[in-house]
Amino acid sequence: MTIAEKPLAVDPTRVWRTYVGGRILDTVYGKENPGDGEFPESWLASVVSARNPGREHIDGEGLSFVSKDAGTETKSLKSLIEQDPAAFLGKRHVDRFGSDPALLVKLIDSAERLTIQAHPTRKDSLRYFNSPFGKSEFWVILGGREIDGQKPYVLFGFKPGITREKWRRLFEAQDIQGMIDALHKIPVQPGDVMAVPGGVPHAIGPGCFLLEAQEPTDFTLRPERITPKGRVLPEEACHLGAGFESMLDMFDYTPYTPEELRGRFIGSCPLDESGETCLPLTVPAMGMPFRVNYHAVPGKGELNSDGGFAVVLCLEGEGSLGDVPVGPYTALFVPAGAVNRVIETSSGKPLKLLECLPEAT
Ligand SMILES: O=P(O)(O)OC[C@H]1O[C@@H](O)[C@@H](O)[C@@H](O)[C@@H]1O
Repeated sequence: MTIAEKPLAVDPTRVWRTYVGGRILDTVYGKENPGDGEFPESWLASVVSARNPGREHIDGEGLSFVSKDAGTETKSLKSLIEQDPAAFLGKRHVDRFGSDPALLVKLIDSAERLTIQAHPTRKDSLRYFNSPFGKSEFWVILGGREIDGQKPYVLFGFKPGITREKWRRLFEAQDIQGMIDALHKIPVQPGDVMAVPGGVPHAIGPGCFLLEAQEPTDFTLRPERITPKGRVLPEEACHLGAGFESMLDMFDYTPYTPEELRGRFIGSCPLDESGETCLPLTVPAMGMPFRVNYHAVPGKGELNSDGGFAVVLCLEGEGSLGDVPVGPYTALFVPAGAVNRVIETSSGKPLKLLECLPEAT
């Protein structure tokens, strides 16, 4: 059996960001002395290099490696896929996207509010960054913690009355409180899901722990030039070389009421229920170029991944996927060619998994 014919456990890839966090990640990964620091994200089965201004000298930050016990010497997932894209990603996918999985999955664990930001749509990515992918995102809130008396929340979408001109004035004055007040503040709890299309302003608040599925880029536009903990961002980290006017153009100024936001962009995942479930997670506004399915398997099940590959995260339970043992926070890359896709519980409790898939081809 070749390596492209079986699910592969992938090591967590911790990535440096401008915000602080990571204590929950340290804990779920069994690290000694868990604590918050500069590596608040874990990228799962990533073939995307992080774009961290000032850290360009670090080669391949963000790339994931296949766990040793997968029995291979070539360990970067990117190099493995490039050896035989059709076997790993599926022929239909390769016909459309080449050797790019067109998907990036992350765990995010914030201990401070992230800077207010937006990501480019595909159209803007092509125009400004010569990339076929934007960075629309989909969040599944998994947990969180209270920080300085604040429960987890996110800032999301412009309130009615915010125009490009007003946003530009707030940006030029670096009126951070004004920028915060221009967005809706939405409390979040485990099981909430949110779609974040390109252009829509947002900031993950402190104390959020979530899975994010997104397009495979690291393009973030940041009008806040100093992070909440006082880190000064280089200009390049704000507009990514496109210039400040273009950065402002890439924001989506559609105003929303809180009800409209909830109705369109927010949904839920039944994390707490234990009956048999296999559920595509979605919100009314969906149309996102990737898919996330939730599985709660009480005994035995099968992952069909629509005939293609999947990035899978185990949330709860013990058992196996194919021949690979899985437990909480095991991440796997399941190649399109994987033969044994049986999910089996060994603990008597349901095995809960999130299955992330690229755009259907
Ligand atoms: O602004 P930094 O610290 O790079 O944070 C950027 C992070 O923001 C979040 O909202 C998501 O878009 C993550 O995918 C991204 O990594």
